[in-house]
Amino acid sequence: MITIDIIWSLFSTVLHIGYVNLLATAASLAIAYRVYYALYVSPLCNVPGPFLARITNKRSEFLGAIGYMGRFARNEPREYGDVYVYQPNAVAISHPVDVRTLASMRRRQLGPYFSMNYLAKAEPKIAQNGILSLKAKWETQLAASVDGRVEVNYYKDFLFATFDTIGALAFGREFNALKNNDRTMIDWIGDAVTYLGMTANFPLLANYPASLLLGRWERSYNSVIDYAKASVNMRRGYLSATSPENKPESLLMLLAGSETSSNTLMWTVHLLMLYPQHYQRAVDEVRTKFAADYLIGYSEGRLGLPFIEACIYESMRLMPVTGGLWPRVVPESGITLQGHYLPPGTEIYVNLSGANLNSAVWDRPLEFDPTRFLDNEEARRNMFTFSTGVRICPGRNLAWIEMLGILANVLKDYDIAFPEDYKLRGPNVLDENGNPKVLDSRHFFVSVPQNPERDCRLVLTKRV
Ligand code: HEM
Repeated sequence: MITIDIIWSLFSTVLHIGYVNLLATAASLAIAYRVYYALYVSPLCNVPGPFLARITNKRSEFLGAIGYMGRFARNEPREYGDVYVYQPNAVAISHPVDVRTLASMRRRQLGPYFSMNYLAKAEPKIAQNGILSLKAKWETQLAASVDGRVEVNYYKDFLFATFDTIGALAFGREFNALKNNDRTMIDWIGDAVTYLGMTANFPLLANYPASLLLGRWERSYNSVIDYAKASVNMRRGYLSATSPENKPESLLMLLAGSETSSNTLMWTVHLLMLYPQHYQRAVDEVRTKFAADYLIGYSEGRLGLPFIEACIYESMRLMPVTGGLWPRVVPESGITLQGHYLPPGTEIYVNLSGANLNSAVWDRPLEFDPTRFLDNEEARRNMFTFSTGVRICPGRNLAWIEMLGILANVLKDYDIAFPEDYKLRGPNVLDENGNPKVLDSRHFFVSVPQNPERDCRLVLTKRV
């Protein structure tokens, strides 16, 4: 009886003050509690950071969804320091020492299959699908050109080449993306990643009938998986020990193995165009050491071309394709970083971009200066684009073989320049720090220029 009375009195109160008012009051109380908790109770309340990030993780999700994660990753450490609140129960970190401390907390999984010994066997295949295929395409275009000049899109061609390479290595299949300018598979993968992202964030979307909303993305996802399975059945490739039957693994391999290396190459070439003195030095280095049309192999490049190697390091530091935020969780013991105690279970986001630009480590961090990597082991250790420790990218050796092979041979055999009508960027178009302004980028899985079709054009002529 008493229970019925209580329920009835609650019901009358609701009727009296009205549902809308009640909901508004409840929402205000919830928000007030969140704000109070974030500012005075949360174990992160003394860690600096943006106010909104303390209250809701929607802020970071929104930045991720609109491709602004990389931009914020670059700027926020300067505003909030090396440890700052990224979500209500998460911090982002960017001090090199902390990045390393955290990296030692996970075991490497795929490392052995990407060792240099293992990859040495695959080098001819890498060259065939990478630099040789690229040259074959450009030579055909040059042969058809009346003035010996062609305009190429280096973003697209590098992407096609690295994509073909990973197709041949991991799937034993010829994608022929470069030869045929064929984006089909690349688009499937883009869609599949969207599909995985959407269903991970909104699990209901994976079930019928909500799944109908994801029609195209789901179809692409299934196409990639079917293709991967068929490839595995046909033949196990050099890297097949990564068990591509596992669906996310095959996608991860394609994605992690192509756009990362190709966009790093793209940013390196872009930076060389913005800094002509470094471009000239790289060209002189390779042309004095190797004859035209000689195919420079990886070990020859690594031994003989320290400046070109340094250009890639420096571009990875300044424009890291993986410059977003990488999640970790504080273990049982808790951890103290930069004087902030972070209790067990706190999420930590490693800000690789912030670490690469950290002024405690780098002089003039926003300037492209490859010389800082010459004979400098410490500088290499402080470049975090491949991550570090046990979490370091297992595919980095493959990436190096591809990137050095393509860049060195291209600089040796072709003269490259921005087209004459290209006024968007150049050595004299400066940013607010007085450095040549790089193309604006957006960051989803890796950082990509905002309009690569339009802005990544180069005029190419055969070296004289
Ligand atoms: C310039 C090129 C590349 C960059 C900058 C890069 C960077 C990274 C980074 C930062 C991670 C995350 C590490 C972490 O969790 O801390 C990663 C993971 C990974 N990378 Fe790369 N990567 C590149 C090329 C490649 C290539 C060519 C492959 C070969 C297929 C590859 C395969 C992978 C795989 C499989 C993982 C996930 C490893 C795991 O599950 O822990 N990456 N990479």
